Amino acid sequence: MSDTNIVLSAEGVCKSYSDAGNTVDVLSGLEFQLEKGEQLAIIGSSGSGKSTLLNILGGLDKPSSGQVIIQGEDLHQGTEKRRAQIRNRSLGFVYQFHHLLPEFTALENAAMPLLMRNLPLSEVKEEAEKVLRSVGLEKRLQHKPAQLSGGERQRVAIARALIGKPAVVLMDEPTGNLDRGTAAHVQDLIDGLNQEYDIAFTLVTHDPEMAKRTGRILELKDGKLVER
Ligand SMILES: Nc1ncnc2c1ncn2[C@@H]1O[C@H](COP(=O)(O)OP(=O)(O)OP(=O)(O)O)[C@@H](O)[C@H]1O
Repeated sequence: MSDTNIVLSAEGVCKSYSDAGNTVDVLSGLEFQLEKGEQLAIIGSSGSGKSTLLNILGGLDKPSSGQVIIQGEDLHQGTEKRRAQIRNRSLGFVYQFHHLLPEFTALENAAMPLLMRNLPLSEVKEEAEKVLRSVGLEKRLQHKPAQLSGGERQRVAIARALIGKPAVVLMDEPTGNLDRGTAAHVQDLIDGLNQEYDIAFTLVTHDPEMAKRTGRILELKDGKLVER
């Protein structure tokens, strides 16, 4: 596989926290590469650093040293504005508690990444309707988050993560607060969209069933990732 297929790479990523003279090394020179369209699960015991890693990969937190390269660009170099552009263009996010904006409709929430790109409104609306249809929410476009079920909210969050066709979607326990049936439905959806758009998915999960469905499982252990 040539380097042009690598959409994300972590190179010697370290993260330490210092507090009252104590230093905790959470990530210690972590390395991995993610290819176009790859599905990867990151597992690890509580406190092993999964959320810390996901935040660093998404540009929400900085490594103490090392680099995260996304589509050839160093995520943590340059200005905040540049980082925001890389995040908007190349990354999508789905968190366990979805972080939808309560005062906006499903359509507006899903449209947010495209609205930030200042595209024509008619085009944004059309795309948002299309992506919400693909997650089975065509009848909920004008509903606000409080009027949606937990599974529906999670699907709006997935629609929002996918609308800009990012190279990589980062997911933190994407089905963590859903029942088995809805979780399986969301997982089918991720598989379908992964195949349709060739988007790479990195998900952090405690759910062994979900981890097994991805092509590759890495375990975070002693600050490094180990192939499983
Ligand atoms: N801001 C911080 N200051 C100090 N230590 C921190 C900070 N954030 C995280 N840590 C420590 O880093 C370690 C990794 O935390 P992290 O939340 O990444 O783990 P996790 O694998 O996601 O855990 P869980 O599965 O329980 O959610 C923990 O030991 C935690 O105490």
